[in-house]
Amino acid sequence: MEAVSTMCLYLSQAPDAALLSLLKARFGKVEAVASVAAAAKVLKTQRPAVALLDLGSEALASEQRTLEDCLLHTHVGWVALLDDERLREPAVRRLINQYCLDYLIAPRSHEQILGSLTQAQRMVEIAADPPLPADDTMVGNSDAMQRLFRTISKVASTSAPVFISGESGTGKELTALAIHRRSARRDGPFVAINCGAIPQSLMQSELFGYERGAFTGANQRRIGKVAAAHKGTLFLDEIGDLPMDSQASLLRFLQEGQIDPLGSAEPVSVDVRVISATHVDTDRAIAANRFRSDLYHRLCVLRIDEPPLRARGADIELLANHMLERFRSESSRRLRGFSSGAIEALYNYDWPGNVRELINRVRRAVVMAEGRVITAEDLELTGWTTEKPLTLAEAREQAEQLAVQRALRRHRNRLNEAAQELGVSRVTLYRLMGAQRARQLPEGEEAFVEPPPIAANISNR
Ligand SMILES: Nc1ncnc2c1ncn2[C@@H]1O[C@H](COP(=O)(O)OP(=O)(O)OP(=O)(O)O)[C@@H](O)[C@H]1O
Repeated sequence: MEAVSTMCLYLSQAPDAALLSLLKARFGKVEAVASVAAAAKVLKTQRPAVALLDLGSEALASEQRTLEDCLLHTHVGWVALLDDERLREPAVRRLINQYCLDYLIAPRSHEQILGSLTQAQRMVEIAADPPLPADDTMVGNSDAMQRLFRTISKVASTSAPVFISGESGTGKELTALAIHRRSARRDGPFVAINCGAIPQSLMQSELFGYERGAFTGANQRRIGKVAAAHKGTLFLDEIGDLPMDSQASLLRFLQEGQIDPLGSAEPVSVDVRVISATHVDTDRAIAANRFRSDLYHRLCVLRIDEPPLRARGADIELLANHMLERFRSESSRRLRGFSSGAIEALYNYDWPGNVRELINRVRRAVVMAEGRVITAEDLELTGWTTEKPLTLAEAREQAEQLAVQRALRRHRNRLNEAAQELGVSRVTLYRLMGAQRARQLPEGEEAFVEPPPIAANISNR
């Protein structure tokens, strides 16, 4: 069974360093390449889940043939980033139409790019064979999470709009789903839409739908997400990215319970509970006139603050173990768990990508681990632990020192007997003892018992 990868390929001749580190936080592993040929090389040996294709430069255009070969890897969720001018080129339009799951017109915010790639990853995951193990359990014993669970139960009993604020990957969508599942609407649909991943020009029809013939190309009537959530819950993720015209329409819907699909003569009544979420600072967005304050007050009747992973104490370890159980079957080894260094790193690291990042790191480590335990190195968190991986020479030396220590203890520091047991000369044993004194002992071992000076030993016999 082939594991579903979470790796991201980033093809750009002018890579954006800040975006690159965000991609790393989100996907765990990123291969950044500057040419189509280099991308083709990566695709020969690796299987990225998603790929960001920066088509901004002329140079890439000359490699169109190879580019198409790359795009033929249809298990990859391709997202193109390009400017208006390049989008006008028929060849580029064809490639995007044929192979990409989404395209973004530059310049775009990092959040929008990540949103689009996340959406592409989801599309790849549902197309993957076999499907991802379904898991929507919310794990958490910390005070912060226990408080969150109590809040979820309380807000589930009402139909008032809920606003969830929290960093990316903290579990806002999972919280929205938990509210829906515990509410009176649980038998109705739960419809989620990521406002940051949909081109602004399509948002209005995506949300509110249109009638047949409403505009050129509208060959069929289309039901929008709001109407699709009738009698259920509508989850509006990244609400801060909602364009102004959609903000006005959404406000009207919240006030009147009616929507106006494009081309429809009559407004349509819809019964939907709205849960919205954002990781941006809404106060700032309102102050900058990017978000309507009247809409915010309508959406934020009940507010939930999703705690970041770094504030959840021992839940970090609990979640890591939960994810290890979830992905254990993707490893060819019988993994026992995490090394003490890995646990230390899990606590020391500050998790900018929160639970999503933890999932990606654990999943990758499960696949990549070469021993029976997952180390900080497997989690790519080597810098976050005091434990450093051993070279073979160091491992040999440690084993040697341990044997010396034990023999000396058994023979109460009598060098002749210890040396005889170890099968070395007294001189060699003394050299080994000297080396040991100069070194730190391996973790968990008792301190070395200082032997008496050699002269005293001799005189004692
Ligand atoms: N407490 C938790 N227990 C188990 N899994 C969790 C928990 N919180 C989040 N997850 C998992 O972490 C991943 C990210 O969660 P989710 O998509 O809900 O985050 P989000 O805050 O909505 O992210 P974004 O802001 O990027 O949309 C999902 O796979 C989700 O199942």
